[in-house]
Amino acid sequence: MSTVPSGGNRPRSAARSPALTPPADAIAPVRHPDAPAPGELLGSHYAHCFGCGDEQPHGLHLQARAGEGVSITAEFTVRPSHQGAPGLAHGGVLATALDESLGALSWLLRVVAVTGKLETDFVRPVPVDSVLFLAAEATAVSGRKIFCSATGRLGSPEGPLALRADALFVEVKVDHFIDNGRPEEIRAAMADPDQVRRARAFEVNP
Ligand SMILES: CCCCCCCCCCCCCC(=O)SCCNC(=O)CCNC(=O)[C@H](O)C(C)(C)COP(=O)(O)OP(=O)(O)OC[C@H]1O[C@@H](n2cnc3c(N)ncnc32)[C@H](O)[C@@H]1OP(=O)(O)O
Repeated sequence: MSTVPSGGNRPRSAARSPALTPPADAIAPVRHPDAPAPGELLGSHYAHCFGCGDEQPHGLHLQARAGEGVSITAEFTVRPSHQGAPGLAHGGVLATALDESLGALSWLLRVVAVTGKLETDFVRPVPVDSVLFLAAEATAVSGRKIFCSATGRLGSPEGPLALRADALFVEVKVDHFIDNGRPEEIRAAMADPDQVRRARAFEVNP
């Protein structure tokens, strides 16, 4: 007999941290005029990123597409190497897929931002070989703070809800990475003109 796991119908914000509720003076997120068109693949922000990097052999290889407004979609196929329990995806891997999807909203806002807080509900178990349809959107902006939410559905964009997350991203300057990253990777990234152009273009957000 199949059962609906408890929590599946809980109202979205009921148990969230207060820090994930935008302040009263927060504004609606604005899609940057140069943002990729809806349907366009966004590409990777860094080739060695665990979430989206093409050159990361251990990564999730998530490919996000621009949606309408400040939203993206992405598909993630759960592989045997993503298991936690036998035949089921590890929760940390699923949280990473959500985090990466939310991070991809930066392409539409044209800011560089990092995850400050990520709260995830694991609503249903996710079997190996499932295709998770991820959708993320920015919901509010307050100064450097970007409030955003994501869902993961099984098998199709309208499939059963398996995951949902609310997050707070914080806008940073490129110096955040230069000051904190391991020098050898920073040197390599800074020697790559495409990487530097991408990062700087995001930093200057008229
Ligand atoms: C070469 C370059 C390559 C570039 C590639 C692009 C890569 C993109 C990668 C994307 C990969 C995918 C994504 C990833 O995986 S990103 C990787 C995971 N995330 C991180 O590593 C971030 C680590 N944390 C930090 O660096 C700092 O704490 C940050 C930068 C986040 C804030 O420290 P900062 O000193 O700058 O700012 P602030 O402390 O004045 O805070 C500012 C405001 O934010 C509020 N706040 C902050 N945190 C929290 C919290 N936890 N809960 C609630 N609120 C929080 C805070 O109250 C304040 O609010 P207000 O008082 O103003 O109201």
